[in-house]
Amino acid sequence: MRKKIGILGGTFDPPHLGHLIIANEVFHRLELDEIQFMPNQEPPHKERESHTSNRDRIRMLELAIQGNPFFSIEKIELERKGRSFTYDTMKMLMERNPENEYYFIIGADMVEYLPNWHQVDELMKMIKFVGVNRPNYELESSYPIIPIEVPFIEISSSMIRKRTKNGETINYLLPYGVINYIEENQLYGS
Ligand SMILES: Nc1ncnc2c1ncn2[C@@H]1O[C@H](COP(=O)(O)OP(=O)(O)OP(=O)(O)O)[C@@H](O)[C@H]1O
Ligand SMILES: O=C(O)c1ccc[n+]([C@@H]2O[C@H](COP(=O)([O-])O)[C@@H](O)[C@H]2O)c1
Repeated sequence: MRKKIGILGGTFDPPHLGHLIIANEVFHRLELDEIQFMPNQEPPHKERESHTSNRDRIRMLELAIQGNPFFSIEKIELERKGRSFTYDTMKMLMERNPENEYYFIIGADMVEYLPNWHQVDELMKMIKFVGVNRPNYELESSYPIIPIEVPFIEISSSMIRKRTKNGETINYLLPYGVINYIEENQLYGS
């Protein structure tokens, strides 16, 4: 059966409420069958500031999505070394699951960056892109993205890493299970 799958690719270092809110909004607005959170091995466009292990990022994602039967984790990018180009990943995923229709969800910062994506024109022919608004970025593109308005959420993983390092509160910015995990495992200098 043909399924409509939303993919939220990211570094998730750590996952936060911004990720969960945009995934949930797009899931309902586009009437998708499921959302797969897809952690990258190495982001194509930025140097990782933090060297949180894949195991920790996966565990935090598991805790973040716990209880939502429509959310799961796709680990395909962790199987390959090097930079995780979405074009390579989606080619592999579509070969494995040719019956699925994929909607790749990105925040407005990534929408602005789209012209620099590897093989972006080919990628546009393979899958649909869904862009969601994010404070300080424009949700406009010459590429045919599906724009979805979500509540503006001024939370980022870098903000959470910085606050944790400085001993500031991160309460209510991410699920409690993830906050506890960060504290118990002393991530981000906590
Ligand atoms: N608050 C937010 N609002 C809208 N989109 C978001 C938000 N946070 C993350 N995203 C989107 O989720 C995807 C994965 O983001 P990522 O895991 O890199 O988190 P991040 O908060 O942007 O991280 P960092 O601060 O380390 O750059 C990207 O497409 C990003 O644009
Ligand atoms: O393939 C590319 O060229 C490319 C360039 C920038 C970002 N991406 C993907 O977009 C998703 C969000 O990126 P990030 O770094 O904000 O987590 C993630 O899955 C990245 O691998 C992909």
